[in-house]
Amino acid sequence: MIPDSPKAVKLVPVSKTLSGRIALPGSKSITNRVLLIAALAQGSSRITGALKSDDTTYMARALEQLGVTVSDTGDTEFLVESTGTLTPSETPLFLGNAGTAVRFLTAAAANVAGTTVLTGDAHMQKRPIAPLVEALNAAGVTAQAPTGCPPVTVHGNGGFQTRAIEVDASLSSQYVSALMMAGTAGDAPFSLKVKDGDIGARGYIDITLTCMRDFGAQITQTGPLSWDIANRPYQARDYWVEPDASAATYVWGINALTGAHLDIGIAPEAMMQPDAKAYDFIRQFPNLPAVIDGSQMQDAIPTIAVLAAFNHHPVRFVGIANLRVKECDRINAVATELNRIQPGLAQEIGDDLLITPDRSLIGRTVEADIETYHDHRIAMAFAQAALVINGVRILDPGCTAKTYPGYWRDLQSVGVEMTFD
Ligand SMILES: O=C(O)C1=C[C@@H](OP(=O)(O)O)[C@@H](O)[C@H](O)C1
Ligand SMILES: C=C(OP(=O)(O)O)C(=O)O
Repeated sequence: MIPDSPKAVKLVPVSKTLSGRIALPGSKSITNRVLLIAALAQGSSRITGALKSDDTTYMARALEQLGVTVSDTGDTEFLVESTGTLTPSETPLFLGNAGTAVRFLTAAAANVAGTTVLTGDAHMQKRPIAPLVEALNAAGVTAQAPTGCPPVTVHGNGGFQTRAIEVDASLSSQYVSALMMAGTAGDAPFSLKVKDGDIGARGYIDITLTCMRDFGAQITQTGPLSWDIANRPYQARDYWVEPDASAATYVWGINALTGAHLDIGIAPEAMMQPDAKAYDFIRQFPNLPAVIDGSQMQDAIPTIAVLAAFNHHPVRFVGIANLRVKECDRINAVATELNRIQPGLAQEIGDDLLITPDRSLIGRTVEADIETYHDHRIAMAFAQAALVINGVRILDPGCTAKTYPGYWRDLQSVGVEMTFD
């Protein structure tokens, strides 16, 4: 049994080869895109394989506030019924720390005939949104975020008034995805360009394009990072969401580190999410390359960085500056918590992270309480270390609820023993 709000979890290091099947939750990125696109389509869309977690619940409840019916029709299923038009909400949309929900709905609020206020928890109120607000202003939509972070107020007027804009996506690709998905509304095609060709995780844009096209959108690529989006309504349809690739990285990491044979039932090549690329690195463990560019698989970096602490050679992670503006400053969090296990394991060099491994930690006892900073990925990544070092406790393990509420239960189901405090 897992208590309701455990303070900590301690895993028993593995002494036998773990094996079995882990049915991963659905992709957060795809679930939240498809929830929104289905809400912008007239008719019913049944979403199967969906993620049910804090982030998708915030998205679903917010869409209901905007006049859409989103029913929980199963453990991995939503039924979305919509007129295709979002209506104003009298109360603010509270979106926790769900970056996708906040960014996607901020742009979609431009299509609402009225004012929408979007906010989130204390962490979200420190995550930048100014570039998206500036892009909306450039599109003729009155919107403000006085601190540069949520809360945001958007005065929607049926869509973007100016039909060709640029957006600065250097801090988050989600701004681009958000503008694209909302851009199908209005009475003329919408042209979007990324300023200075600078973007972190380009792969997330590809997921957005795929989901939009799957719901009938017409998009023409006009340059390396520019698109023309036709003004035509989305078509409601049923949709299957593939398993979450970022969640898969923890299982791949546990397999690589402990020699386990955990099967997730899907090959990395079959996934469209950028983090599936992490498999190519994880499978090289304990000979991870000396330099890993994390720019195209950002959410997988905590996983690989913790794994790197047990590699044969040092690993320097580059291209990861954006990790400082995720749920927490992940560069600092990973470094601080690895150094808590053993000083010197990690070093921040500018926005790079250098891991200097010590394989002799495997099988040793080190009493360390890992702070997780309300960040699901820090908790899930450090579970790898807790499976090979005795005495590592992970604080606030319930924070995995953001994207993987069943994480600890799934590990128990394949034989991992653990105690909760
Ligand atoms: O579009 C998406 O679904 C996401 C994009 C990435 O964020 P940024 O675009 O902010 O880097 C990623 O870290 C996040 O978990 C999901
Ligand atoms: C960065 C993440 O989430 P988001 O930006 O969607 O809150 C994540 O899930 O690792």
